[in-house]
Amino acid sequence: MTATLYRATFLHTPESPFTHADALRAETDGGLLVQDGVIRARGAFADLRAAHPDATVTDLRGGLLLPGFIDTHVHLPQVRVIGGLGLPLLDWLDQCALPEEARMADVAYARGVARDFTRGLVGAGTTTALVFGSHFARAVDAFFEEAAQTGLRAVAGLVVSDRLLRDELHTTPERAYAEGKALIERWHGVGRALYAVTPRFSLSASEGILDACAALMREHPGVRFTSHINENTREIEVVRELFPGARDYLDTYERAGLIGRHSVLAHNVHPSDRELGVMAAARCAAAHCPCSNSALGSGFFPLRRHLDAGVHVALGSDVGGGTGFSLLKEGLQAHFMQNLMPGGVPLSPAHLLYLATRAGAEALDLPDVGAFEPGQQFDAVHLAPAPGTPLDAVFRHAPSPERALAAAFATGTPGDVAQVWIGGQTAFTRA
Ligand SMILES: Nc1nc2[nH]cnc2c(=O)[nH]1
Ligand SMILES: [Zn+2]
Repeated sequence: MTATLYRATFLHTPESPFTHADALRAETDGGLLVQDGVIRARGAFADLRAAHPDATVTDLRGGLLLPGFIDTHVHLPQVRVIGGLGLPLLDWLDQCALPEEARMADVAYARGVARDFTRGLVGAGTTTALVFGSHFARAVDAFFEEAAQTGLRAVAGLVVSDRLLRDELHTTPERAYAEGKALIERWHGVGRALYAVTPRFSLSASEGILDACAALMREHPGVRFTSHINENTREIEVVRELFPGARDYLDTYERAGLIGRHSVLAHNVHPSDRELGVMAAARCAAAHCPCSNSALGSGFFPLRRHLDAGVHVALGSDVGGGTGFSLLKEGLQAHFMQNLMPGGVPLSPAHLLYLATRAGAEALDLPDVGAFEPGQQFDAVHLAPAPGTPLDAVFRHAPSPERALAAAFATGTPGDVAQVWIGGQTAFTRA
């Protein structure tokens, strides 16, 4: 196949700005040479053009080209209940999320939800997502089918619980194990899909079901693990009562053998130092979901303590506790919250881009995505605001790509996403 040479102003963060100075790489009239979905060369457009005169040029000047966004925490069954603002977590679950999640028992309904959800993700520029699936195995199948159709890199699994939700959403350890195993065999490593073992949270999980999850992890090396932790103070109290022998919330997962390099825990707004130390040593990542933390009043994410402890952090939208699929908005909200909280971490545009892209790849242990390095997959989002919009005005007059990037986080929306590529193939084009 002939190579394509993308001509654009592009930015990426192959290394972490939290640990590397000058981590933001920008090229104003840049070129990315892509063949068979893989980035083969990167540099100034003029140099790449001279070296590859036969490549087909795709001209993306006038906007910004970024690595596709990586959402490390988002709920499939909640796309249609975005907007339940103002309730604390446990009330929001009862009143907003769980009634809708029960509707996923109807596979035709689940298919429609999977379509809305996948379109929402890709239309916002997300190319990889760690997805909380459904409590119903057939809905999880419907999601993986839909993700394969659109090209989305999906890491997802059956959500399992056996107490304190509502009867329709409860399973048993035996059934959780059997359905999980069948889904792993059907989907893990098939195309772009990976499986994630997903107990909802310790509040709704017995030790027996956590052990069933651990058995799946042991027997299928490479599957990922995800759950919630330390989101809300009332939730934490209930977990403490339910697990009197556990040292803290993390210990409920740790004792079962669920914490390691392939574990991503959402929220962690109220961690202890012990929990942060164990997460760092195990290389277990935190998915920070700032819009959700704001909407549900969960609290301020202690980013400084995570960084000081050495815990890896990426971003999640947490739709539908969160307010939408845009990781631009999550980056902005993370920036606001760090700005407002005592001891917050000042976040530059480079930090925001890293958190929305390569940090997610790192959390998910996916070396082939998240930046524009030669050898990586061409997963990209082209931000090209409509003429006459404020973002367009900023882009036209920005003195540097970094300033344009800052404006993209400050005021960009999914409406500014013109095109999205996953593995070199177009996954979304704005109408
Ligand atoms: N934000 C959020 N937290 C949870 N904890 C358990 N389930 C959920 C959920 O659906 N959303
Ligand atoms: Zn969540």
